[in-house]
Amino acid sequence: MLNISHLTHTYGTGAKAHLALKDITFEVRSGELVSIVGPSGCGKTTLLRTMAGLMPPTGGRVEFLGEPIVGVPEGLAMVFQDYRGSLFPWLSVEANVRFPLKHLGLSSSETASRVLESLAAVGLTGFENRYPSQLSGGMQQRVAIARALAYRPKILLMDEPFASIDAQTREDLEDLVLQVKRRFDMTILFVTHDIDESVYLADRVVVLSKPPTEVLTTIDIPLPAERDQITTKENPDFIRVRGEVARLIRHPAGEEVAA
Ligand SMILES: Nc1ncnc2c1ncn2[C@@H]1O[C@H](COP(=O)(O)OP(=O)(O)OP(=O)(O)O)[C@@H](O)[C@H]1O
Repeated sequence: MLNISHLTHTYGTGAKAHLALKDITFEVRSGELVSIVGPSGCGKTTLLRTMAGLMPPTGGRVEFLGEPIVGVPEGLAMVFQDYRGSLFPWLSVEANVRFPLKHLGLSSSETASRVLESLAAVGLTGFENRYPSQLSGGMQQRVAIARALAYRPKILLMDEPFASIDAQTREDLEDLVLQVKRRFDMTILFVTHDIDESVYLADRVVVLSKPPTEVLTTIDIPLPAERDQITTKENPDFIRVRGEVARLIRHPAGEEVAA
């Protein structure tokens, strides 16, 4: 569904040039949840912006459904870390979720049923007439997820969506992502700097290096599709893989480990 091949990105030119992405190659297959994890400042946001068509890369190829990405492609939705900045504060929850459907040419009954179904999927039935400021941060991020679901994207890109949300709510939202993935048969690319989150959610984890950024490795996650915050995290495979990812990020091959 998404093919990233030898992607590079340099900000600026000449003496001020900064090579943010050196060589990124990976793919996301239909129905998969792929997470991307890497150290702070390794270029995760740069990578997502190029994949979402918000910024052309300076080298390499990004293809969505076999076509090079030029501009924001149809069939792709994004959920950002900053839910406050991504919802319209003057619109109700229902109107926020309905907003991106306007240009799809749906009938009003189809629009209404998509909005209600998406809000139900994120557990916000009954909150249709509230405004974002009347909701907690976790609930606002649920609205942002519902808005993306209502659009029925072929792929959902999530950019550290739970980074500013408290730990307990974050776990609930991680489980919500797994639920909606199953229910809507979604393909998801999930960017995070949280190693546990990357392993818990994913079918595959792409581990990025420090800048200038390359793919260190891609790991197939050997866990059952059904996950649970307690038992999955006690699973020896989870513990082993999270250790492997942590070692790669903190002490890549060739770097000295302090005694
Ligand atoms: N517009 C820009 N101009 C110049 N350099 C930039 C620009 N945007 C990002 N960078 C640099 O590119 C590198 C990657 O930034 P990016 O925000 O993509 O990383 P990140 O992994 O998302 O960071 P974080 O973990 O802090 O969210 C950083 O060194 C950053 O300073």
